[in-house]
Amino acid sequence: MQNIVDSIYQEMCSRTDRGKVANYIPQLACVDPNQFALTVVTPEGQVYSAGCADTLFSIQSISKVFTLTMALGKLGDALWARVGREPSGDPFNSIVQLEHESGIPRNPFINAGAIAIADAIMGHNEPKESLAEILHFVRFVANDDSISIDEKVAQSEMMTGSRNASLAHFMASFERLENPVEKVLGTYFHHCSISMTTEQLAKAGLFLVSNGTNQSTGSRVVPEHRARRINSLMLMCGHYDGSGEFAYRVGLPGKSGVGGGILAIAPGKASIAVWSPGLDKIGNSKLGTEALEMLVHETGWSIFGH
Ligand SMILES: NC(=O)CC[C@H](N)C(=O)O
Repeated sequence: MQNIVDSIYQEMCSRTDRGKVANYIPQLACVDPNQFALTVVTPEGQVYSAGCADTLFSIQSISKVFTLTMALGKLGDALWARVGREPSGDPFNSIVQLEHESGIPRNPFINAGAIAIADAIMGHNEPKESLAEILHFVRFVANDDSISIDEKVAQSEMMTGSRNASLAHFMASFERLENPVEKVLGTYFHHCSISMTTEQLAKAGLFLVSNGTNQSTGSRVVPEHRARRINSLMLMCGHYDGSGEFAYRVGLPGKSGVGGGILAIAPGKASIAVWSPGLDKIGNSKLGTEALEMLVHETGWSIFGH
């Protein structure tokens, strides 16, 4: 496995078209696009890494996997009255569907859906309490208490977050949010601003590899049926309007973020985190996708076979 990971890293180093870093969040625009990291972790916790696998990056929308998991734990199936579970076929920050669907977002991974999930997690708590809870959960699944939020990124998002504010206000106009818009956005921006390394992120995905249990620590995170469903949502919706393309090329449940990270789950085989800040036109990591494409080609890990 280490040879495969190393050869993917070598290949990615030689690629010149690396996509473009997200610039609508100023703090992300300063990230050096020439960085690349790949980590594969087996269910037992064996780690294979190449590149800058201990460099922290902004996990952005990948955090939505963790908030969805928490919201399902809190609300169970009642969550589905607040958010759908169909692919959107629209950009991650699109507002058009929201009007047709009366303020109920298509799925938990587009921005509107994740904002609704943040509201659901909050109950009637303050953002600070909710964020402490989210961070606690992420640290638990990653088995790493050093994980934290990059306050600079959060402030940067807050200052340029007009689109997300529009989405939240639009949902509020349909009375879909229980908490004040500003508080929900505060929670949302901050959980998107969690920083992790590919090693931490890959470990955090382990519970989705082994039917809800992190085998390396022995802790059950979610029941088996829930892990299966989170994986299906990742496959169908995890890359926004690029989800079909990702399923075609990689064939694994995956979740991308505009920080350039992707978490991919090969059920029963491995949790994989890849990071390269340059994005394709849709906003998914360009080299990250190419690296995963290479990995499934080498390993046959696509859920659809070789
Ligand atoms: N696709 C993403 O990673 C988007 C998340 C980002 N925080 C935003 O709201 O725009």
